[in-house]
Amino acid sequence: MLEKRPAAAPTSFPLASTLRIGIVHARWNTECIDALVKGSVDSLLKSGVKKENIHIESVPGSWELPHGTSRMIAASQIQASSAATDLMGATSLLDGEDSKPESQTSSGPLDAIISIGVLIKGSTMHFEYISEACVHGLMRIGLDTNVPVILGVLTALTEEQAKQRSGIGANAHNHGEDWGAAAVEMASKTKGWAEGKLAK
Ligand SMILES: Nc1c(NC[C@H](O)[C@H](O)[C@H](O)CO)[nH]c(=O)[nH]c1=O
Ligand SMILES: CC(=O)[C@@H](O)COP(=O)(O)O
Repeated sequence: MLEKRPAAAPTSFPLASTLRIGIVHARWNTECIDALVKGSVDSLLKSGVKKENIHIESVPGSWELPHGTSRMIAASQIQASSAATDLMGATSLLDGEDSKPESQTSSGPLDAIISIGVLIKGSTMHFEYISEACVHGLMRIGLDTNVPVILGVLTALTEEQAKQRSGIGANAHNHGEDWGAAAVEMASKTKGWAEGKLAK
């Protein structure tokens, strides 16, 4: 039987310690959501991302994930530009550490974002419409912003399917682990591609 997860990336990513990663998650089916967020965070930390560079926000449901994803990316870019302004406004090298503008702490654009939701089929077509709109919206945001958006949305036909993919129960696998690794890989590669670098 084929593994339902990606093969490990062929290389390591030394830039991981400099990466800023966002996580935006829905608040439906929170037993699975909590496990998936933890799996993603643990994977990011294991890959070398610093805890202070992982920014987690929530939205009501998966329908709101595209909006939350888009606005978190925009907010991080606003933060980065105001940090640059603060830096230019710095008066002299003689300023003490305490004069460092607040925005010079860990601020900067997000290098990737993981959008996490758990949709479970009910008795109407609601599931189909939200699933379709959510995944297409997230794809568009990634392509429009050039910030890698990792698809962390489970579209399960049963609660058991959702739990199995959240690492809950016997022989279950937490897909959040894969999403964290994908975020580090795509963030690192996107940084290199943005500088015109290609693998030899
Ligand atoms: N049924 C599920 C939902 N439904 C809520 C919507 O996502 C949305 O928040 C609401 O319609 C208000 O706009 N959301 C999930 O994430 N998972 C579900 O199973
Ligand atoms: C994904 C959903 O919106 C679904 O869980 C709602 O259930 P129902 O279709 O029975 O209203």
